[in-house]
Amino acid sequence: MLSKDIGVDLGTANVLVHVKGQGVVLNEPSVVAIDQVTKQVVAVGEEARQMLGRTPGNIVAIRPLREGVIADFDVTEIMLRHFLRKTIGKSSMLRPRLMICVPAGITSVEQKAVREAAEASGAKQVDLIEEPKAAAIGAGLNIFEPSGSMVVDIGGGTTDVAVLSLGDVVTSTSLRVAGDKLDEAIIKFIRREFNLMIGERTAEELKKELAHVYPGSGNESREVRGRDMMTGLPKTIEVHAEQMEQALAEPVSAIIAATKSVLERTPPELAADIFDKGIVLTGGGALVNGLDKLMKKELEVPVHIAEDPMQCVVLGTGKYLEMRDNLRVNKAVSGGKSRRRSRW
Ligand SMILES: Nc1ncnc2c1ncn2[C@@H]1O[C@H](COP(=O)(O)OP(=O)(O)OP(=O)(O)O)[C@@H](O)[C@H]1O
Repeated sequence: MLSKDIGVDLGTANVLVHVKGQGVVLNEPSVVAIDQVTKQVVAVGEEARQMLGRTPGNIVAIRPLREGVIADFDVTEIMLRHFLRKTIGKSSMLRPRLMICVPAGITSVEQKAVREAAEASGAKQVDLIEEPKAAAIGAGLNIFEPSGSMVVDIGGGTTDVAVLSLGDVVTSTSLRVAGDKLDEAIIKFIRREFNLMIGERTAEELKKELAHVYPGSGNESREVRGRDMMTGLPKTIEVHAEQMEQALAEPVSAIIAATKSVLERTPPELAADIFDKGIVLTGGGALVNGLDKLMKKELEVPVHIAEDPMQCVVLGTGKYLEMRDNLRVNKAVSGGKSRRRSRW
């Protein structure tokens, strides 16, 4: 029977699907719009994201994964099935093998349910992979050699920091401070400083287009529209890049402190490897202007942004399926038995 390998990044902010031989075939926001009266799904993905904060009373646009955990399991399941059907249904492939990267904080019950949802969508075999492992492989790091590699994956809900060697995680931490918390920090700052309420999408735009977190680097400004909290009326203000630096200082420090704590817990030989190779940043948060430079200054270790950081996880899931097959073949040929067991 014809079968294909599919890698899925079930992310807090975005879902990406990679098909072997075809590349990334789907990249959509993790959002679902539901009619609360009929309980029908109105839209999934980009179409639903457009509705965030703009829905009439009976329709709610939900982000079912939040802060690295599944906040609404039923809706996550609907979303996963929708994206898989879209991928599997469109191609001529039958019964694919799936490797799914799930948020670090999901429980074993949720892991089982993700597997079941994927199997119900027509998968022949479903495996799960830890986020930092997938991110590191997708960033092109050779995590299987006896040498330390360090990855900091800054997604929407979580930042996963890990040191890997010989194919496994040696030291790691996962914190619920990532892209969403940066957006929240901007919302709070604008409310406090300007008495202005802005939405999540406006905050995200400011983070991507205006913010610069390396001290003294941004000199641009931008007009921002929102609702005046005193009058309740629409109002426009001007925001400067240095104010964004101030707004983001706390969550950015938390990410750097977490990275430092993992480095401090890393065995010296591996720490020396990391000092030579540098830390690799992946995930959308790696694109925050000046973050790499700031981390390098604070940690005194080279820091590189992966090529295409937002696709690292999904590319890693795809590659891992292939690598695992090769490892199995090699083990079968050498007659060796693995002593390692994956956490998943
Ligand atoms: N140019 C940019 N500058 C700053 N942040 C960005 C940029 N582009 C994307 N982001 C942020 O990256 C985050 C999404 O990253 P990504 O798609 O890697 O997360 P995810 O894999 O869905 O989340 P998680 O790993 O938590 O499950 C969002 O918060 C988004 O605002």
